[in-house]
Amino acid sequence: MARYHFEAPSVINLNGSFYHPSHKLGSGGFGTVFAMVNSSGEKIAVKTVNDNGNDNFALVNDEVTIWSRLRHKNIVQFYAYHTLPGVHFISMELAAYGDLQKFITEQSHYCSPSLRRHIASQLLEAVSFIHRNGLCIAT
Ligand SMILES: Nc1ncnc2c1ncn2[C@@H]1O[C@H](COP(=O)(O)OP(=O)(O)OP(=O)(O)O)[C@@H](O)[C@H]1O
Repeated sequence: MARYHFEAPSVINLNGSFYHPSHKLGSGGFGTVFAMVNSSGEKIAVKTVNDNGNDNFALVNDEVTIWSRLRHKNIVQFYAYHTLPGVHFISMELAAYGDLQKFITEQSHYCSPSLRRHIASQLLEAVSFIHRNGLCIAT
């Protein structure tokens, strides 16, 4: 079977849902995250994880298993996990303001003390939720 290469934006079909990549949001340890628009016009984020033959598949499975059980307003919502030959896709809620660390450091002029308190309180609520639900793994 041909391996699926997801390098340049192109329309992808994940279980009958068509996604139109809009732009690259960033890259992490496993692959690249794209902003996409689904067939209903909803903007979402899709993380692509290249199956490099190492442990990516197992690590992604662990991440998805835990994340799919997390439903909280301060945690980016997991939507679905798809696999095509050579690549895994994780679709999720689009965080409109992007990466929090970048937001805090690059937009520091907007980050008033009250906004910082608000962000810290949201983070603590999310961490507390994860602990209450026993979904924290010590490594
Ligand atoms: N749901 C999202 N909404 C908006 N931007 C996102 C979203 N997810 C990721 N990004 C952007 O893409 C970048 C890479 O995300 P990614 O999750 O791949 O890397 P990471 O956070 O370093 O995690 P890891 O390497 O552990 O997978 C982030 O830093 C952020 O800028």
